[in-house]
Formats: sequence, C-alpha cells, structure tokens
Amino acid sequence: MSKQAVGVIGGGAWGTALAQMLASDGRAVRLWAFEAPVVEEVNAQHRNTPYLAGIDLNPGIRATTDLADLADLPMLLVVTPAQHMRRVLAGLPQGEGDLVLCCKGIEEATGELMVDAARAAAPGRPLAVLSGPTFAHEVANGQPTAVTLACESEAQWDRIAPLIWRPAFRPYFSTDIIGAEIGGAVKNVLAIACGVVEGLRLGQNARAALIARGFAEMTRFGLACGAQAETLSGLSGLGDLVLTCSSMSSRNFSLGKALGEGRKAADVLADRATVAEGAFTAPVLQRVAKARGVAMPIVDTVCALLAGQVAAGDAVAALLARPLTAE
Ligand SMILES: NC(=O)c1ccc[n+]([C@@H]2O[C@H](COP(=O)([O-])OP(=O)(O)OC[C@H]3O[C@@H](n4cnc5c(N)ncnc54)[C@H](O)[C@@H]3O)[C@@H](O)[C@H]2O)c1
Ligand SMILES: O=P(O)(O)OC[C@H](O)CO
Repeated sequence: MSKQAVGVIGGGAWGTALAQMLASDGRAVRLWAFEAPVVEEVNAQHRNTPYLAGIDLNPGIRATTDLADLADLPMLLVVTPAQHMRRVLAGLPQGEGDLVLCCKGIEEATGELMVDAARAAAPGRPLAVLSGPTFAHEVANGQPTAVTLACESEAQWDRIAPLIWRPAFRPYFSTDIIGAEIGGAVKNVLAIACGVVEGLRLGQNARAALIARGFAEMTRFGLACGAQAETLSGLSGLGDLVLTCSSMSSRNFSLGKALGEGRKAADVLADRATVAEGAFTAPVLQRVAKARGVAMPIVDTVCALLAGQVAAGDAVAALLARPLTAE
C-alpha cells in the first residue's frame, strides 16, 4: 500500500528542505510555492536554485502554485515567512488535515503568534508547531536533526509524528504550543545581537554572555505569555538560540554581523531574497513585551540598531553601562 501523501506550504529554503525530508521515505509530497519559476524548476529539474541551491530534490516532490492541490491532504507543513502566513492560509480551501506551523515569528500588524493568526485564517483545522535548531541545508542533506513538535493533544501527536519522523529527523513531543513558538521567534532577534558582537569583534566571552542574558529575556517573556520553562530550555528555545547565535549560516546572525560592521539594516535587507525574521519580529516583540511589563534590554538594543537610531559600538556600550543587578 502506498504511503499517505503530505503537503508543504512554502517553497523557500526551509519548506523545500522539509519536503525533501518528508519525501525521503518514498511518500509523495506536494509543495506549494509562491513563485511560478520555482514551481517550474522543482518539477522539471528537481532543483530549487533561488532558495536551496546545490540540492538534488527527490522526484517524489511535485510543486504547484495552487493551494487547492494540497487542501485534502492529511497533514500540511506551513513554512511561509511569518508576515505572509495569514494571507497565504486564507487562500487554502477548507479541509480537515492538520496544519503544522514551521515559521518563526510574531505577526507585526497584530502582535499575534502564528498559531493565533492560523486559527483565524484557517478555522477548524487542528494546529501544531514544529520548531528547533534546524538549518535547512543540513536537513535537506539528511544530517541528524531533532525538533520540538508541539501538539494540541496526544491524539494529534499519534496522528502526525509517524508522518514526520525519519531516521535522521527526530521530533520530541510537547503540548506547549506557545513555548515552542516563542523560542523560535525570540531567538531570531537575539541572533541579530550576537551577529553584532561578531561584527564588532568583541570576542567569545561577549557572545556567551549575550546568549545567556538573551535566554533570560526569552524566559521572562515566555513565562509572561504562558510558556513552560522546560520548553524554553529545550530544542525550540535554548537549542535553537545556541545554533543561530553561533553560525554565519544564520541569516539573522549574518544581518547582525553586517550591522556590527557599520552597514545599515535597510541596505543589507534590500540585497537579499531570503528572510531574516528577526528584523520583522524585533519591533513587535518589543511592543508586546512593553505591554506585558517584561524587560528585554537586548531586544530594545536590536530595535534601536535596526531603526538606525544608534551606532553598534554605542549600543553595546549602553548595554554594558546599565545599572548592576542580580543575575
Ligand atoms: N531556512 C532555514 O534554515 C529555516 C529553518 C527553520 C525555520 N525557518 C523559518 O521558515 C520560514 C520560511 O523561511 P525560509 O528560510 O524557508 O524562506 P527563504 O528565506 O528561503 O525564502 C523566502 C520565502 O518567502 C516567500 N515569499 C516571498 N514573498 C512572499 C509573499 N508575498 N507571499 C508568500 N510568500 C512569499 C518566497 O516564496 C520564499 O519561500 C521563516 O519563518 C523562517 O524563520 C527557516
Ligand atoms: O537563518 P536563520 O537565522 O533564519 O535561522 C534558521 C533556523 O531558524 C535555525 O534553526
């Protein structure tokens, strides 16, 4: 008997890598991409040069620009940029299949997490969140990766984990959907800060300090929003924070490095087709944190840098000059 086909909404690096991972056990994968040329190249050449160069894609992946082609599948991974997710999902015909949200961000216009935006855009569909330390190229190459798969219920986990699990792709069960989302959204902003430290050549001590103090900010914010501490210290929180704050493979880290070297955020972003989610999440995260009375000085600093209100060196000096406090 042939395996159940599954779907992926989003033909960027991460959606394409997830499609490749899903297709690795011989099942058919339908991939929705925003750009027609991406669809044509995936179907004709089994490549996605603009977003995942150098990877030979499994021929079991069939791409489309029509969301109706995915509507009846039992599980859809949602992998658009966070700021486009609501609008894309609004175009998905009704269905009963699980939506597994894989984008990392907070919606700028509303301050909502992806799960709230998805609930409004695709009412009635069961929702889950997949998040963790996952560079797309490594997953596409079949390198070992572990993620948090936060589900609405054990029954949902029993339904979708067997569709997602592969020998080199290991999901861990959680019911903390809010925690899984907040880790992924906040770490992108903190990775920009770590990139700034790299761009200014401030050294490894400074980076480790930023990761630890950034994690304190993530934890304060997460707990205020109802996340569980163990999720924040797991794969989707601390795990992803460490990955993204340590590598030029991260678009957020490399954006921060450019800021540290004196470039303007608008110029760096204008040169890229790929998304650095932290640049969009930072201002809305700052807004929501302020409204909840959560102090996030590193996030505030990233916002000021992105807005061009302060030079990188001065921003770091201001962080260091804050009044001494308990850890
Ligand atoms: N790349 C990774 O390693 C990785 C890993 C984990 C999570 N993520 C998350 O996955 C999400 C998608 O990132 P990515 O890396 O796949 O993207 P990407 O940077 O590779 O590509 C940009 C994507 O944006 C799409 N896009 C551009 N304009 C659009 C529009 N108007 N409407 C809909 N889509 C549009 C493009 O089609 C493309 O799919 C992000 O939230 C990201 O944080 C990425
Ligand atoms: O390249 P980044 O900074 O978007 O990070 C990619 C993934 O989120 C890492 O887990």
